[in-house]
Amino acid sequence: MLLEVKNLYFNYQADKPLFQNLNLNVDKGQIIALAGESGCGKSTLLSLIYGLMDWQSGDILFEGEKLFGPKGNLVPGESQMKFVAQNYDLMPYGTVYDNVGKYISNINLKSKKEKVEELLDVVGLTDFAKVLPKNLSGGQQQRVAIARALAILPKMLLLDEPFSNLDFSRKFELRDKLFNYVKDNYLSLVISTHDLEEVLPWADKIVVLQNGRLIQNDSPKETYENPYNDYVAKLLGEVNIFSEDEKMHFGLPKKHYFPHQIKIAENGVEASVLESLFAGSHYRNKLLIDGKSIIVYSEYRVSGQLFLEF
Ligand SMILES: Nc1ncnc2c1ncn2[C@@H]1O[C@H](COP(=O)(O)OP(=O)(O)OP(=O)(O)O)[C@@H](O)[C@H]1O
Repeated sequence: MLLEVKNLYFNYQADKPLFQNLNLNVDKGQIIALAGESGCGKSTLLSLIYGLMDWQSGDILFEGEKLFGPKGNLVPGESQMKFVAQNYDLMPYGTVYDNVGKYISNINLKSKKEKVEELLDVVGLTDFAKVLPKNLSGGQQQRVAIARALAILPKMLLLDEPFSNLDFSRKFELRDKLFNYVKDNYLSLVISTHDLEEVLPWADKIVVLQNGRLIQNDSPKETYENPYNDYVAKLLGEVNIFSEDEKMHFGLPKKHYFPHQIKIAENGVEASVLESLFAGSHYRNKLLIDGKSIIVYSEYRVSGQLFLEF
């Protein structure tokens, strides 16, 4: 086990506990997606693991050794970990090249140059090597901070919403390169996100926080097939939620159905089409079944009355 968080208690204010008895394990080489809506405690947990704040009680162990947070470290942060927080903390007077190479030794300048160039390629900033951070967009600064964190391979990488400032095409490219780099180098990664679709294909485990409570810790497939509650289901994308009464009324075995999980069929539950909109890879249909509005995806535009199979 690389990291163990055991019985962790933490609060910012005495009367408002955030983490109460939180437990989490991360294996070597594992990618953990830390998910939850804004304010659930993702950034706080990453800061505690990295050692930027003291916690009230419980233990955080790294390779079996207890960590002590700021009260045990002269230099902030754990040396074997790298944390890319949401403030990127770049050197303002250094170029992108200088920032990425900050922690790489100058003894062998040729290998330093090769390393920085490799990392700039990973984050898609090869053409920006000579630019100062102030002349970069938020998303570009975020990518410089990620490249810098990878410069000296940490054992564990902590990324706080690393794709939050990236546009769609950049996000896809960076995701691919970043996760492959992490896997190839057998790093452990804890990556926070409020959008699980972003990381689902690469994550080994999905850890969901709700108001500081860890409510689900399963593989992506298990989480998708059996979300613990409505909150988890909604983190996974657009979803139809049925109450217990509705489940019984329609004879459904489960509560949560993602739009592609409901099929248009020869017979089944009768539905009328309210709208059918082109959505790129599919049509997004709003349908009415016995007074309940649901979303179903289909390959073709639909209209009128049809049947659904759940
Ligand atoms: N310095 C602070 N002092 C007091 N309360 C704080 C502080 N920082 C965060 N909080 C509170 O702690 C809770 C968790 O915040 P945190 O930033 O960890 O959430 P998050 O899940 O990372 O949210 P986001 O996705 O918006 O960054 C929130 O209720 C927040 O208001």
